[in-house]
Amino acid sequence: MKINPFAKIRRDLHQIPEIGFKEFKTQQYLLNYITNLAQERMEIETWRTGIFVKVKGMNPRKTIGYRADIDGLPIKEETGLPFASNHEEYMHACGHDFHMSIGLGLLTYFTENPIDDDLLFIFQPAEEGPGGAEPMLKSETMKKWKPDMILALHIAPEYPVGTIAVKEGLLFANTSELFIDLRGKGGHAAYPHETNDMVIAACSLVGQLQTIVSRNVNPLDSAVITVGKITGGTVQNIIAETARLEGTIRTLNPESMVKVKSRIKALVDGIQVGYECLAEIDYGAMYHQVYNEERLTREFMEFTERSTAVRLHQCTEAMTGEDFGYMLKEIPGFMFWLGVSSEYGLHHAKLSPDEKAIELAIDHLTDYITFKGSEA
Ligand SMILES: CC(=O)N[C@@H](CCC[C@H](N)C(=O)O)C(=O)O
Repeated sequence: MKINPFAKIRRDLHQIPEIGFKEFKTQQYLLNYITNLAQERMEIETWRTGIFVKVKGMNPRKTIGYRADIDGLPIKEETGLPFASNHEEYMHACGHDFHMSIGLGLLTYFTENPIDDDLLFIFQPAEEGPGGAEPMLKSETMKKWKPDMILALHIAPEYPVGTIAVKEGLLFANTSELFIDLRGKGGHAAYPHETNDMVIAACSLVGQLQTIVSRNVNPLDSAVITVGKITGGTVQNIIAETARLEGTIRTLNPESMVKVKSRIKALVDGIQVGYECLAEIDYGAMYHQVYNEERLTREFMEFTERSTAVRLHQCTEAMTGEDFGYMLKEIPGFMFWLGVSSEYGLHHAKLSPDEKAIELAIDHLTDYITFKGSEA
């Protein structure tokens, strides 16, 4: 069976996942591809491991932006696919290989079929952390080429191929990473009374953190606190002197983020007193909510409804985060979910999106951008 050229590109990229700001091979792969396209209407600038590509229109009145994130995750792939990751501990488990190949599909089409307006393709590093969108937005290139509207997509394993799910207004949550370091007094496993055990303190803290959502956040609001990783101690018969919790906070409402953080501080203060230890909180990267501009989103939804190739689904908000929210804070536009029918979800080692979605997305977005880029 002949494989679609952009599915082939997706498979190449799938094999070389790299984490935030280390996307060196990915950037090189993208640059090799982009510099082999017709260059007459194109200008390329790199920013750290990211890339900006401007395609000049024939009669430009505005610039339309498309953003694709390019980083992978520290997950050991378990798909068993013949084109599985070659980078042992990393995987494109959030679909950024799809986002990039769709971006290259659009770029290829518009270099061959220029429209009136200018286009800006943004291949952005570090979406999973620590965040590339906000600093890229402040870059000199962005100041010079800032688009008038911008769009991005995210794969959605839970929706069937052929679905475009979107809503006006709030789409994704406000997020903040969470790192808590605990330091007590280690010692011999047989003499617990002479120590302050940080494994016990960490376990207690994880349980207490879960009471914030159930007891401090208004039940009609939504929030999530997930502790995704705990480390502590050295071996089985030494009481742990240190422990570290790594997690993430999500809230639909920016005010709830402030409240959640003040409760975390209070509970951590309590742990310090109760377990006679020192604790340090670091909030790492924070992402602004993804808020879809109403007029453009509604227009895109109406456009999608007219398509016979894809189905529009009006979705609800999700507790996922996306640093594309920073771009939407400054530039009108929207993000949407692209159905990819995978039994396993985002951030799962067996995520296996259906590649038919790549061609559907390229076709739908070339039509949409052509329509937007030719309006008076
Ligand atoms: C779409 C998606 O899965 N995005 C990530 C963004 C992570 C932000 C940051 N590292 C954090 O964990 O808060 C997500 O986990 O939602």
